[in-house]
Amino acid sequence: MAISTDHLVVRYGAGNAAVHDVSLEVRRGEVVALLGANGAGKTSTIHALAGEVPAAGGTVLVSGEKTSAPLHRRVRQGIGLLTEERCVFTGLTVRDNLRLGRGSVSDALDLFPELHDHVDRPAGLLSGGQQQMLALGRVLAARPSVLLADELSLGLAPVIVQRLLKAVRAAADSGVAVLLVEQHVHLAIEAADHVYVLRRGKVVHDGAAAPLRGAPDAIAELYLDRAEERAS
Ligand SMILES: Nc1ncnc2c1ncn2[C@@H]1O[C@H](COP(=O)(O)OP(=O)(O)OP(=O)(O)O)[C@@H](O)[C@H]1O
Repeated sequence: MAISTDHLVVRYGAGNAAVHDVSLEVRRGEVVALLGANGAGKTSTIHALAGEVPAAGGTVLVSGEKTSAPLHRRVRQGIGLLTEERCVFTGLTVRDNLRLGRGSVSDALDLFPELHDHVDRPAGLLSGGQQQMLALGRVLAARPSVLLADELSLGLAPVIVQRLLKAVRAAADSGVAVLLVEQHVHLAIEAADHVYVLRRGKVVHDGAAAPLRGAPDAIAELYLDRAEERAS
């Protein structure tokens, strides 16, 4: 097991818990999609896995060891985090952005040859898709054992999303454990081995991705809140 949670609880301030009871696991070589409606607790779960927010209950385990280490220590343990905010320094060139990573510039360019012609341009002049390739290439070039990717595809065209997910799939095939939060549900299910669906901070579905491929009704069903249905 590369990374897992056991009855995870995440709470912001004194309010209700954003995550109530999430137990999930991601193995090396596996892409796991974490799905759910807005506000279901996906980002909070990723942040707890990365050490950006503390677990208010339950545990986070990295390589089977319970951890409460902060993000910078987890990065040294091999966790790569791609947050919702596209993490590029717009005033720096593509090359300098890559130099700031923990991996080599050439490895990142091998992963995304599309960036070759732009290495000396400021990253701020790249398209949204190229910026996300830069961010993902920088994280993957560091050869993490775990990749946590939150909304990789935010605002991007499906063809770019497919390109990014292909790179994520290839990383998993080379042994990385990948947890993917994704609004492009069908594309995520195509790329994933396993799917968790959260609703109101709880896991409401935990199963293989294959039976959900090409099954829009089954996916819609997972998103339906039966309690809300009964109330209406
Ligand atoms: N920093 C914060 N402070 C207070 N509440 C927060 C904070 N971040 C998230 N929340 C709340 O926690 C709950 C879960 O939010 P979270 O962002 O984890 O969900 P999500 O499934 O990632 O949603 P989205 O798809 O909209 O990003 C929501 O009710 C949200 O308002």
